[in-house]
Amino acid sequence: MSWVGRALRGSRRAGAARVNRLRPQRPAGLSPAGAWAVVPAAKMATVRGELLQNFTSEEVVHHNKVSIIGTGSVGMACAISILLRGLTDELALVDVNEDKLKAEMMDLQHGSPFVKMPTIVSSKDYLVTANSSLVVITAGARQEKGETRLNLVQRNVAIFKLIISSIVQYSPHCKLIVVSNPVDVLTYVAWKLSEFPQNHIIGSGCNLDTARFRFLIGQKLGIHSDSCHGWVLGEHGDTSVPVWSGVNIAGVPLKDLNSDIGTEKDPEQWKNVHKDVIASAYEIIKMKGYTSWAIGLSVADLTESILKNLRRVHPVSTIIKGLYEINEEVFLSVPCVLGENGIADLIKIKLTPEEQARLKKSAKTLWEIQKELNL
Ligand SMILES: NC(=O)C1=CN([C@@H]2O[C@H](COP(=O)(O)OP(=O)(O)OC[C@H]3O[C@@H](n4cnc5c(N)ncnc54)[C@H](O)[C@@H]3O)[C@@H](O)[C@H]2O)C=CC1
Ligand SMILES: CC(=O)C(=O)O
Repeated sequence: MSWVGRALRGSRRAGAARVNRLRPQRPAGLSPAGAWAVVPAAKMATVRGELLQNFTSEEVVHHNKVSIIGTGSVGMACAISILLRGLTDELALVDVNEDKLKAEMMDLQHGSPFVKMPTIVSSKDYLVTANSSLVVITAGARQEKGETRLNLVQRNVAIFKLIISSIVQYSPHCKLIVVSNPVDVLTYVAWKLSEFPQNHIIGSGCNLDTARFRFLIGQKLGIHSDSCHGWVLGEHGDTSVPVWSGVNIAGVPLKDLNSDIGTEKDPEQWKNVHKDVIASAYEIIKMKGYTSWAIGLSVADLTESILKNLRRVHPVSTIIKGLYEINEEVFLSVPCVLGENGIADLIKIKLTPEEQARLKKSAKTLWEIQKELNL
């Protein structure tokens, strides 16, 4: 075991598992087991001992700890986005691939002089995630070229069966953001397996689809995406629903300017914007093998709303049974108010009959898959 493997104080047996921590260089004379102060100061002067007069014996308490499960392309894009926004005072990383995990942790740590880097720890042992405020799950298989998200369900449900109980064991009060695909089905799986209250379970859902929608509308109008208001709801993926009735710029509904917007009859064919939203992931995966940056940035945005209790509204996946005439126990994206308790409220958005029918179709598609799952 490396010298960095000091146990998390007060919560585990020393040496029970490898935990990588951001720590200063081991002073000469320190025991290889990694325990501090085993060499009496009087016997051997150290630079640390000469420099620092100890002033407190209080334990460090982390209030905004974030853990990321899965340190692949998406997990690391989430990590760097969260770090650059300074949202967490401890970041814990978990993956089954120990070399990759340690390398990613070290690589982030070495950026410390350039960012106000918090403590970064990593281990394949979930103890490292103990007392997280928020856990982001990005572990699992990703789509191959041309493969749908729903194709991943069996592989990723099997992985969720391995990881959810460990997350719950060490952070029974955390909020969970599920990112792994198919995200809406896996958010349901995480809810069932964790038995967490429904407000603590958040699927990243259509937060990314909505960002793509706003970006593409902005491109067509020559206006920054931040000023293009519009929502994509329902399933993250192929049956997502663009709410054209609500798209507006500065309160001006585009539907007032083009009553056929989003329909087949529209001479400008705005519906292609939504087609491009659906095609985006397939196109990027075809070219670079995976998508990562936009989802990482979007997860950091959700993280900020939760950790800072901002009560901003995001299109994320939540249990939707009882709304919009949906009777199945499925998770779909609707506008949700996010704060320190996770999902605090849902916005009752007024859909057209056609939009509502499409949302119901999303629900049906997901239920067909979910009802076959053996959880
Ligand atoms: N919801 C969304 O908007 C998006 C979701 N995704 C999904 O995110 C997931 C991850 O994608 P990538 O990072 O590109 O994949 P990746 O293959 O780069 O990384 C996945 C990581 O999960 C780890 N892993 C596998 N089993 C594990 C276990 N039992 N415990 C801990 N870690 C485990 C792997 O070792 C690997 O490091 C995929 O399911 C992908 O479809 C990707 C982009 C957007
Ligand atoms: C992969 C995926 O779900 C996305 O980029 O939308």
